[in-house]
Amino acid sequence: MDLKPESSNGSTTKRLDYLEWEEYFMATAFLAAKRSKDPSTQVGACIVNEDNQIVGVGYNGMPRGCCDDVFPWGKSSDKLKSKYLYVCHAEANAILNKNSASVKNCTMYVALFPCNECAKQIIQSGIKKVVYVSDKHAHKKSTIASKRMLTAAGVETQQYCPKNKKIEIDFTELDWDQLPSTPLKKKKDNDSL
Ligand SMILES: O=c1ccn([C@H]2C[C@H](O)[C@@H](COP(=O)(O)O)O2)c(=O)[nH]1
Ligand SMILES: [Zn+2]
Repeated sequence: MDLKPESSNGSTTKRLDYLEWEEYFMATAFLAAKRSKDPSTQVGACIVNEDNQIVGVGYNGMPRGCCDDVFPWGKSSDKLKSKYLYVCHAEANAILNKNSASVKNCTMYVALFPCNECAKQIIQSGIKKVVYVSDKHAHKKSTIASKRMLTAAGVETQQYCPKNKKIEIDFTELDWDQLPSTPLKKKKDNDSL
């Protein structure tokens, strides 16, 4: 007996161009980074448990109550006028935003190799693996210290090379006719005139 229903495009076999877990989690981290207001470096982090469930997502941003139009985003020789003393790092936000009791034995997917401060929080929270893309601050003492601590604490680190150069979310696939009116829809309607 054939239990497989026909899909909307007529195919009875499963899609093969689905996102693999690692791509999905790293893409989630990169999507979170799109929320960052930092003009030079946008970082996103996504924490995943042993059942492949996302339990925390974060990006670099100002702390709650610290208006991101008021606090500085630049770099200045005056430390108080520079972003560094204020901004919450993506990894710390992902840990603080967790929706589970614990992140013990979880894996963190993150756009940039974590700094020493984030490494301490990763270790103390019980995260067991860090998967990262960019190591652009490898030469910095904060990254060297971070690597020392993560290694000493037995947290595995793995650099990730994305499988796809681009992951696109294509809203043109939507049935726009049955969606409520928005400026974008009006523009689309006009485009097709
Ligand atoms: O572990 C880290 C390290 C840095 N960040 C954030 C903090 C800042 O907003 C930027 C770094 O800015 P640069 O202009 O590249 O110095 O990245 C983070 O979220 N996590
Ligand atoms: Zn950090």
